[in-house]
Amino acid sequence: MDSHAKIEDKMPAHIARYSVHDVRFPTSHSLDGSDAMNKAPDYSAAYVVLHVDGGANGHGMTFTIGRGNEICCAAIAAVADLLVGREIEGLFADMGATWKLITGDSQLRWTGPEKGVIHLAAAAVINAVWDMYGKHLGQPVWRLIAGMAPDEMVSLVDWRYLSDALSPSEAIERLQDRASGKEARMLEMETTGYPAYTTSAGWLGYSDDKIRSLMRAALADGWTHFKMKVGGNLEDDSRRAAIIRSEIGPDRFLMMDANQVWGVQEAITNMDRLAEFDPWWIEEPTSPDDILGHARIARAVAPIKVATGEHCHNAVMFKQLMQANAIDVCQVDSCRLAGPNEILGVMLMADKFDIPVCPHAGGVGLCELIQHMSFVDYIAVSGNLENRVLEYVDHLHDHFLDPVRTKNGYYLTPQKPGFSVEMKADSIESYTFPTGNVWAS
Ligand SMILES: C[C@H](O)[C@@H](O)[C@@H](O)[C@H](O)C(=O)O
Ligand SMILES: [Mg+2]
Repeated sequence: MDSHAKIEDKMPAHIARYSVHDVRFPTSHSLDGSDAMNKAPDYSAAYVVLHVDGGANGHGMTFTIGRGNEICCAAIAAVADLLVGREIEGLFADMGATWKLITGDSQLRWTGPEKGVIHLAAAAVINAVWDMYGKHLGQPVWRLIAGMAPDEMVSLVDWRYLSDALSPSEAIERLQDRASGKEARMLEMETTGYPAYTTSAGWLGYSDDKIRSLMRAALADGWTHFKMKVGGNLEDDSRRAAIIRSEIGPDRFLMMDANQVWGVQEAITNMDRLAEFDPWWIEEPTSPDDILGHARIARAVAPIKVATGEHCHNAVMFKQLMQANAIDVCQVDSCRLAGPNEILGVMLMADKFDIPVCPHAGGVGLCELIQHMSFVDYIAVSGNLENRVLEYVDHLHDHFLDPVRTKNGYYLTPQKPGFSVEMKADSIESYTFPTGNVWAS
């Protein structure tokens, strides 16, 4: 051991370097994940490892659907650079300040702010810091956050643009009101789990026969809520909806997802037609940025609910969607918003506005990450399961060291330390684009 190594040994645990990986899965071959807007996605992770000297590494990612993943990787490198040399205890001591450090660099901020590729990159890095924190404490992230005192939890959120809708002191009071049943709710989650719905059977690129057989398999597995894709040809949408409704019967829940393909009036007209299949919600009926458009659609299609969020790029957008009565269902995404801190801000606002949070998941790694936040929502924030279901998609879980587990249509609590996002080393290697053996051959 040389003298340099001796000095390094005595340094407090710190982030020594990072590595970024462009990992892509060729899901377009089977049209898994296909919808009216995203016709042939290759589910991809822009994946980062924060390498810690003297502690556990942190793994994180953001999600894309293929081309452009390399742009996220470049942005992740720019953001992760801000952390090199930082002592991990310092980062953990004030995770609210750490969030601001990662999202608030005065030069990088210009490329957002808080939106687009730079915010996806911030999500990847913040998810990695939370993974590192969970592993450092030996706890799964959901338990770590749900176990926080109200003021600590509220201090995670950047309130600058949110406090006109919900002030931090009111948020603390609301969490204090919920504190009494926390233990019981934690126990309930560990025994029963969190209710879920499946999208696996309803992708747009699947044949009618494939949809029918997947629906039957999902029914046999105990699922009660099903999402299908719409937004293609209206006749095709109606035919597929009729098949699905006849398979699941009148009492189970059917959700529809148009993935932004309609204009505002078109959404209203088309949902008038699809209403005969009794959808519970219509998701992304139009542009994710059109707050007033969503409000108009929501008024016109009620009692069908309007859901959105997988492309809602920050908490400020969610605030306005809520203030404008534009959404009935809030679909936060753990790779679109910048990690648990920002999601928590949205969950706290949703609780105040009495809007159920039914997160977006699926893709690759999204279920692994977001499940933690749904457990937090029920245990500590909303204390409510009414009208709440967390998305589940049955693809690519076996690439993770701590994959999600579901039973009878419920997510079971992860028990391993961290954020469940660590991918198997050989999966990273094989699926790295374009050099991994899956892509090179
Ligand atoms: C391209 C993706 O698979 C989307 O279709 C998917 O995220 C979808 O919108 C969903 O709600 O699961
Ligand atoms: Mg969707």
